[in-house]
Amino acid sequence: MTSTLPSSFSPAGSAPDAAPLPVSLRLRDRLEKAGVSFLANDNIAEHLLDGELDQLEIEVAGKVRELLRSLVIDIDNDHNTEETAERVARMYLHEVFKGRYHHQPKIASFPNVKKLDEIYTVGPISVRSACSHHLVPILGNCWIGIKPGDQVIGLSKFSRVADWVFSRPHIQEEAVMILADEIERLCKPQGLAILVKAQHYCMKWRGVKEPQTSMVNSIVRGDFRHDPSLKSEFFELVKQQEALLST
Ligand SMILES: Nc1nc2c(ncn2[C@@H]2O[C@H](COP(=O)(O)OP(=O)(O)OP(=O)(O)O)[C@@H](O)[C@H]2O)c(=O)[nH]1
Repeated sequence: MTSTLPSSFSPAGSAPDAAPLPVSLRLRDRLEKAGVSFLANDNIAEHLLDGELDQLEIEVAGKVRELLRSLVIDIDNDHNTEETAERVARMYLHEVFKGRYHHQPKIASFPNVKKLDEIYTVGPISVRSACSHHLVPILGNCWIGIKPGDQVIGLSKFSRVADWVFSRPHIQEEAVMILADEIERLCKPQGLAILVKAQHYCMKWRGVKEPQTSMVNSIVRGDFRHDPSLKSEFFELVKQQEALLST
């Protein structure tokens, strides 16, 4: 039997056939409705539903493919760039920007049973990020000083949390603040100091092309902020740790 219905007809109450919205649009809509910030250096992992990260990877790969085509690269015939779009999507979502899309690694804290209140420093911790302006690497080292409070976390966990925080597009000033917030949340120290020295490839590789320039910044909170001798002790300990590197 031949249907007499117009091809665009859809039964009452059902939505006309429409392509599903791209996952990035669904996500953005959800974040906006919840009033959640999704700046380049924000983490949005808890707002991703099951399977959405995989869908996002497919969507991003499609856009990178279009970017390569717009750059007039013959991805259909160039064996070197054939799967570049997929690699770049994987790299952004699961490696270099994983700190936006993945949850913080599990970090256990323990009670400070002996009530230790002497400061200690950890470093250098390698940090790898990308600047928000050009999305090119920021590579450097970080030192963390702690005057413990009621909780302590394992030494290796400072590297894990730093890696997670820095693996987002950033400016260095904000990266250090976000790292400080996370460490304070994890172990509520009486004092916290962080120093970061990094080279920015947007200044090294392009732009002013300064091969040696680095940016150094620090943040001091709690007792490190109120007690100048504690602050000097932190910078002195960092100097000693740096000297160890050249021996
Ligand atoms: N404060 C700060 N600046 C940064 C950081 N990373 C990159 N930048 C700078 O951000 C600036 C962006 O400058 P724009 O003038 O918007 O971009 P541009 O025209 O490409 O600038 P040039 O790099 O001078 O060529 C550059 O000067 C970068 O060196 C960072 O972590 N902190």
